Amino acid sequence: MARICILGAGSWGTALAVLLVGNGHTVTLWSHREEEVLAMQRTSANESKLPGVVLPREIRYSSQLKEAVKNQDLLVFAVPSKATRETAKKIKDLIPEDQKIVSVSKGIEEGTLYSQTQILEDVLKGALTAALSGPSHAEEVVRRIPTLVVAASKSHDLALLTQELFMNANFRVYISPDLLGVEIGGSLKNVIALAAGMSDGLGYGDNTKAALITRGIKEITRLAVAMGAKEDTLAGLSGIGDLIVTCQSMHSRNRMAGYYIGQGDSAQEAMDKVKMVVEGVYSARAARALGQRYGVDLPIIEQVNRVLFEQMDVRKAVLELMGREKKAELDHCSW
Ligand SMILES: NC(=O)C1=CN([C@@H]2O[C@H](COP(=O)(O)OP(=O)(O)OC[C@H]3O[C@@H](n4cnc5c(N)ncnc54)[C@H](OP(=O)(O)O)[C@@H]3O)[C@@H](O)[C@H]2O)C=CC1
Ligand SMILES: O=C(CO)COP(=O)(O)O
Repeated sequence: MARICILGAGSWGTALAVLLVGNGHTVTLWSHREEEVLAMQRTSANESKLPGVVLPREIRYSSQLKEAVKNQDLLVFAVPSKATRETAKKIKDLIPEDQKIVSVSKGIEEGTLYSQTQILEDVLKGALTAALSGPSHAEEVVRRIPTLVVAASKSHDLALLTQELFMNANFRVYISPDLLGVEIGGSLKNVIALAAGMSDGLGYGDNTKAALITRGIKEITRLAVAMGAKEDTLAGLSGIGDLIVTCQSMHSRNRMAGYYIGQGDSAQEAMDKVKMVVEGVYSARAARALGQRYGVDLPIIEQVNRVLFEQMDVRKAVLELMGREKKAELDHCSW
């Protein structure tokens, strides 16, 4: 059994603490807020993040990074993606150089356009990193609803270790060497989910949603492959799998934010209503910039950016998408 510290006591970090303790590991859940730690200790619950869930007594809680990350076999990074770099900097001098780290956050950093494990490797030179991703809403994982995800790492050993530590009868973990593909799939699906939510907010139907999922995965795949990822990865759990769940689920924070925007709210108003982190808003600009860097056409992602940051009316965004030049469905085809 392993000693594991989870950094970030949001809905996902907390659900994974429940899962990992259930797997028999010694788990410390770190929150950056002392009062949250005290509340979880006192009530055995994280009411604002996972309402109604009783947290097992075996979970240890800490708001002290130094004690939380000390002597851990594995660190799990579950902070919002925009907090990954600052959190990594804070633990830099507290952990061994070859610390094993699994990132479960989904997002691309604006500015550097780095994925989560690229940020970790940038700050924590020598750290061994993996990403765990796939269709896995915390609210369902914590209720032991059968869930399948993928653990990706450049290190076969770390992929295997991640699989070993996280997998149980209700949580099936595949492994993959395509770390980039898994992280791009997990991050960019959030941007498409915002579009799916906008479609719901506008009162559009299943046809529109199916079209967004289908053409959305095409965009994500085009970009990921141009960056060096494997096409198959985007047809997998951290590609189409995660895109389907996020675009359809009542639990999805990104779909819900999109819904509010479709109903007329600004991006900020929508995020305030959702209360939890809406990663797609942060990854949208990065996705657009990656498209420009790699010369890849990303029409849905482009319109999401215009709605989020350039005050474009959502209906106009849809009209423009529908009125694009006539095309063949396949990128490369001949008769
Ligand atoms: N929820 C889910 O089902 C899944 C989420 N993910 C990914 O996991 C990551 C975390 O998401 P999720 O748990 O849902 O987010 P939540 O919004 O539920 O929680 C985020 C947590 O991070 C804390 N936090 C905010 N800023 C910082 C900071 N600067 N340093 C440390 N902690 C901070 C928040 O604290 P405070 O309360 O003070 O704001 C809160 O406890 C995201 O990248 C998400 O995409 C991946 C798969 C499933
Ligand atoms: O990544 C997730 C599920 O796999 C969570 O998606 P949301 O952030 O949209 O809730």
